[in-house]
Order: sequence, then structure tokens, then C-alpha cells
Amino acid sequence: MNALNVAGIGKQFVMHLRGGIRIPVISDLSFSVERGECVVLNGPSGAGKSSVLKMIYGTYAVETGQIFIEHCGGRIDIASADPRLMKQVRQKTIGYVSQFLRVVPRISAIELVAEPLVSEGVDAQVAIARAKPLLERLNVPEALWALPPATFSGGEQQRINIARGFITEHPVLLLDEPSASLDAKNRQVVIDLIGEKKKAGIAMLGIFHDPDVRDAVADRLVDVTSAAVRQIQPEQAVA
Ligand SMILES: Nc1ncnc2c1ncn2[C@@H]1O[C@H](COP(=O)(O)OP(=O)(O)OP(=O)(O)O)[C@@H](O)[C@H]1O
Repeated sequence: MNALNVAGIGKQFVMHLRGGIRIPVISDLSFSVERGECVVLNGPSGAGKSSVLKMIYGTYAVETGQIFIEHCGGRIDIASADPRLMKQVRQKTIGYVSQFLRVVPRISAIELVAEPLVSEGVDAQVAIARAKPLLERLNVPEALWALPPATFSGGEQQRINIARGFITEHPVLLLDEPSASLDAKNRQVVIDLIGEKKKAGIAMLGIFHDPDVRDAVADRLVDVTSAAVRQIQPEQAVA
């Protein structure tokens, strides 16, 4: 059975403060991701790749279609899941490495990395102990671990974000350009981490603009452009 099954999803944004202009983004997109594979979303800038990840993570509402995943032994449809169920899905089933780290004032880098495990119920000290080797692997200097990452460089913040995403064992992992601001050495660490997740049977769906990283990690490419709708239409008056 697929770990993730996207069935005919569609989305348009309605700009309520701009006269109701509609921005159609994705229409009738279908694909699935098996356990242990990394599927990469492809398509030009603005085609809707990040929007697809956000629909799967429940950040954006799904207008049409369904998104099926295995959650706590049952099959659920994310498109119709209520916010309480989605919170549980994010805790247990779907992990997400976003493009940018959401820094929390006064929370240290290592606590931020450990936090997804703590929210699953893992003891804080155990979670911190699991965070350390990841930070080491991602070449985050130990002197930074106890500091809040607000002042870190873009690449350092991204590596904290990657560690946060990879520390858990969520069966589905969404990756929104995890290697965008990394040097070659750390890009290779991300490629290795993705390889280890595959071996552990994790289903991954990602966006990678760097063709070398994409070629190294992708088992399959899904082109979202065939499903993208690019014209902008003014809202039609309702008679
Ligand atoms: N919250 C939002 N409100 C309005 N429009 C949005 C919103 N999020 C995305 N869009 C629009 O949807 C379209 C697709 O954006 P998206 O970020 O999904 O594309 P992408 O393929 O990931 O692009 P890139 O490769 O440049 O990151 C863009 O035209 C964008 O302006």
C-alpha cells in the first residue's frame, strides 16, 4: 500500500483584499509515494510545488481531491481532516523540513532540534542526547548549540531545520529545498541522511532545485506543471 496517495488535488488562492482576484495554482494532480522512496516535485518557479507540500502538511486547505495517508493504523484523508487530527498527524506521521527555520526567542538551537521528539513524549534529556550527533553530522559548531539561532547564518539556520526534520521517525517526510543554502560538504550530509531514511522505509516527497542533489536522491520525478494553471482571473460576479 502507498504511504502517501495524492488523488486529483486542486487549489486556487483568492485574494480577498485585491478585489477577489483568483490565482489558480494546481488542478487535478495525482501521484503516490511508496515506503522507502524519495519522489521529487519538479516544475518551474511558481508552478505550485511548495503549495503541494503545504496542502499535504495541512497548512493550505485542499480545494478539490483527496490526500490519503496511513495514520495510527488507519487510512485518513488529509483534505477533509479537522485541525485537531492534523495536529496529531504532524506529531506522529508527517515530518516537514521547511525552507526557513521558524526561530523561537530564547530557545536554544539544540532545544529546537530536540523539540519534535519532546512533543512526541520523549524525555527531554533523551531528546537532547539524540540531537547532538545530528548537529555534529551537520557540522554545526558546538559553541552554537546553546544559543538561539536568530543570529545564525542562513546555512546554519537551515542545518538546524534539517536536524529538526530528521530527528524523528515520522513515516512520511516532506522536504522543501532542504539543501538550498548549503555548501557541498553539507549537501552531501543531506544526501546521506535521505539515503538512510530510505533504508528505514520512510516515504519522502521533496523539492530540490540543485540538479546534483535531485539526481542523487530522486527515485522518481513528478512534474506539477501539467497540473498547474497559470492564468489569473478576476472573480466572476455571482448573478
Ligand atoms: N498564501 C498564498 N497566497 C496567495 N498566493 C500564493 C500563496 N502561496 C503561494 N501562492 C502563489 O501560488 C503560486 C505557486 O507558489 P509556490 O510557492 O507553490 O510555487 P513553487 O513552484 O514552489 O515556486 P518556487 O520554485 O519559486 O519556490 C505562486 O504564483 C504564488 O504566488
